[in-house]
Amino acid sequence: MRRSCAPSMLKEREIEKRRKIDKLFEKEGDSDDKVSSTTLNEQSWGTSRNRSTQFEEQTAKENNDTFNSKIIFNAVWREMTKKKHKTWDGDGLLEVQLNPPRAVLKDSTGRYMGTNAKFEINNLEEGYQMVVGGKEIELLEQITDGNQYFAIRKQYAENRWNSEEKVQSKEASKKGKITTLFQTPYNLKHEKLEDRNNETKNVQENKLTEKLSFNVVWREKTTKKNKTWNGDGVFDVNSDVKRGVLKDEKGQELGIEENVNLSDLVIGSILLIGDKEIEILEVVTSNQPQILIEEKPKIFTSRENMRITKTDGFILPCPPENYIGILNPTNLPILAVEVSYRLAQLLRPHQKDGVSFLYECVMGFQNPKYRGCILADEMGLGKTLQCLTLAHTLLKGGPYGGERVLHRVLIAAPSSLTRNWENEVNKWLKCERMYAFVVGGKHKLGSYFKQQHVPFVIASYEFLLSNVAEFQCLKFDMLICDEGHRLKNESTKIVAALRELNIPRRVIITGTPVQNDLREFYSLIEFVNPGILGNYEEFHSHFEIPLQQSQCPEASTEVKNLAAERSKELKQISETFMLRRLQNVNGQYLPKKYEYICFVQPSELQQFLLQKALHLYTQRKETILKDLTPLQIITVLKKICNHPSLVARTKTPNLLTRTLERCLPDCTEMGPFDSAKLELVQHFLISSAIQSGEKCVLVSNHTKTLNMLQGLCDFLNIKCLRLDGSTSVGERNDNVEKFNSDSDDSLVFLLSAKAGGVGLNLIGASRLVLFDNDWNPAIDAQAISRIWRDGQTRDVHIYRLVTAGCIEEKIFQRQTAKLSLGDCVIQNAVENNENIMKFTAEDLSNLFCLQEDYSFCQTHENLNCNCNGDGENLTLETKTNNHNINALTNWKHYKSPFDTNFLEVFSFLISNVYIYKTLLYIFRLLAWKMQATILCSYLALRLNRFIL
Ligand SMILES: Nc1ncnc2c1ncn2[C@@H]1O[C@H](COP(=O)(O)OP(=O)(O)OP(=O)(O)O)[C@@H](O)[C@H]1O
Repeated sequence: MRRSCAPSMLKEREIEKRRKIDKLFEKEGDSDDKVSSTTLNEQSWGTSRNRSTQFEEQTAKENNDTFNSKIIFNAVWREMTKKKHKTWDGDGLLEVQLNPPRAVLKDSTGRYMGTNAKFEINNLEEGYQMVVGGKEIELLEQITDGNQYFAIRKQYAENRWNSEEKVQSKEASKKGKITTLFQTPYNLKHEKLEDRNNETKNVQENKLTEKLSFNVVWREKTTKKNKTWNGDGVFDVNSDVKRGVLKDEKGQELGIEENVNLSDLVIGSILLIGDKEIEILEVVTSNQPQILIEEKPKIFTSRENMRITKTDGFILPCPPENYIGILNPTNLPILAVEVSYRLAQLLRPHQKDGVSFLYECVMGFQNPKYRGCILADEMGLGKTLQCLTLAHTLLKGGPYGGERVLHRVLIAAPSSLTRNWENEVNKWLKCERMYAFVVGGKHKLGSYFKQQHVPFVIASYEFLLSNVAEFQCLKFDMLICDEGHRLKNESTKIVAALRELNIPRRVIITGTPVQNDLREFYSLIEFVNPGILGNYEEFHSHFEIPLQQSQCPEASTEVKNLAAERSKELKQISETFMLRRLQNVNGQYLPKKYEYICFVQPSELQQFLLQKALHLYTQRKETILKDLTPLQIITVLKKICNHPSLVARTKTPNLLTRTLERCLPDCTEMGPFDSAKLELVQHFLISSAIQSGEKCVLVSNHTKTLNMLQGLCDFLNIKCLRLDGSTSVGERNDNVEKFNSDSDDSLVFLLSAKAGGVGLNLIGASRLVLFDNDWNPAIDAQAISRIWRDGQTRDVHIYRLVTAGCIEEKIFQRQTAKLSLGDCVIQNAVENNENIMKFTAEDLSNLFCLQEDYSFCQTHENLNCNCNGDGENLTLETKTNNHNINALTNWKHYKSPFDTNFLEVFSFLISNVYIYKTLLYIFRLLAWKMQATILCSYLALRLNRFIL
């Protein structure tokens, strides 16, 4: 719509118009009619009327074009707010008209949201924030400027669609060429003009298909002011006959247009198709995948057979020939599926392999009956990016006739990680105009229905469980379950709820697929590929029993051979749907990581209490403590190791704790020195946080221990942040963001291993102390990985504290030395005391045996290592048969008194005096590049033993 102009502007335009007329006449050499613009009068104006009319039309057209030229930006918007932590409410488009300046904001459904006519055109660039129609907006990338816009339209109209080209196209197709399909205006946004010119040239050389599909939103034709869209759809256009068919999401025909104006087929155009209005969102058959125009579908038998395009993106494996009949029953042309160039540039080699593997699994290339897989890479290898790349590629297209494989993807994650997923989607896919909708809190699933073309829905497991019926109303094509070991128990409600959604492709992401036993592993497999291993009884008798039996030291050769055979078989099956790479793959991309295991001698008070507790336990049968369970004594011993005062701070004291409490000094007389580990941490905080200003993470499995550590920080005047089970999701994310920012002065992050171990990124710190350890090594391993991640710029130091000569050292040995009883045993013990018998009698007596001397390191003794404890001359006289404990021989062993050089070189900034007194041994990982933490190698071995 044209706006009225001010009189002075009109005058200027008139003069300009006349100047142009003069110029035109000059050009034509018609000197008779040459009229000076300054001497124009009615008569002369009259004499040149015809030509003037002709030129007026041209000028008017030009003006009109200029007038209509638009710059279009992708944008995000929110209601105006004074909140400190602002989030965006939605996506939109800002259409900027240049003359007169006018910016129109539309939401992602195309609904008008507001106008602003007062802005400085020069300011409009990516990242610029402004207010339009009462909404705050931020400009994202520019989609096209006026010239590009028209160039593209022209390109569409002239280069793409003329019949001459179609003839060429057919000829090209006969030759079996791979054509590079044109790119949509959106895709063009990052390209230089010259690239586009080349592209145009290519298009003229190569040719096109006759049918194009566009993703659209549609609504009934309406005159309402505030229009909304009724749904998603597809608009198929046959360019030969200019016939377009509009279909809804289910493929039902909604309308037909017999005379489609091909130059109107531009993203953002609103067209009338029958009685429906549509807006074109994107071209389905865009630059990827490339269409192979062949009379018969061509089947690629190897990657080499596929021509690499000029983008040099990375091409995913082709469908296997032997399954092609099942996978592509309608015999559609087979297309090369290419990961977008931008993502391909970002992916690391192991990630490209991962994406290819995931693709083969979810496409049924491994086995057409199954579409699920487990990505079991260790922590920090970029599982998220691999899954998002897979989803992005399949949301854009697929191998059979270019049809999209996915339309909507559900991501289930622990509540603490939903925001993280949203951030990752934005980080990697925002440039591709793909966004995520996080359900939960104020964001109900109902509001998603208005944004149905947002392809990712992210929900926490808890939310999914309580709203499963609502999720059933939506059709998802792929499910990604982050930290998928949550699904390790088949009978849980969440597994049932997710199954009810009937999502055909399922991907589990977990760094720890085998946590405790093979049954859990079976459950994960059964979830992603139901039936692939038969029912549990079959699995149990065929795999689990022989493998378990072979663990027994007295197992016969026959039993061991059978187990080896079954293990191989299980490995072969699982290789088709599970991929696991170890952390060392990341070594080349990250700074160095030093790991230390610090064995400390318990304080006198700790020694006294440990002895007392064990004595009471061993004598229990003759005393009132006869009902004392192993679990109760384990809990108490662990508390003593953390700090004796924790024994007293219990809500439900039992006879044992009451008895021990009586032996404690008054709480005002106790201090950090009563716990060897706490005293070590105190020295550590003084030297690293206070003196060097380095941020560090303190991890514990117990809330009360975290309270105690927080008390220590307060005492030392060190500002800290905290994340445990009681921290709300919003607070978690805020605390993490705060801690990682340079501007925040918190030096310590207190982290509960169980509540916050997974997925968190705490790269603000370069040191991490694991204050206590868990039976389940996976939990410790998760926590350790929080600071050695992408984005970390400094060398990382990780300290594991182990109280020597008592239960902590036993737990540690158990983690490293043999298949532990793990969480489930402890858990079962709570539910059913008889299950504690899963500990062998020897296990139990070893666990609770009294220690006479706490001044030496049992673990080092067990290694039979005769090193001098100076980190050199590591020799093992007799290597134990236990391969897990042999993992410790990759570490250097240092014995107190420590060489000052060692302490300086390895940044162990603790005063020597203290170290001589309490710190018995330090094990340091020999080669940082190996990154083979005890825990990781332990897990790998567990996996190896069973399945790898
Ligand atoms: N190719 C890459 N280039 C740059 N950064 C990357 C790359 N791949 C992953 N990252 C970043 O590395 C970090 C870790 O990735 P991610 O969280 O996906 O790892 P993960 O394997 O899921 O680990 P965890 O199991 O601990 O969550 C993220 O911040 C991610 O953005």
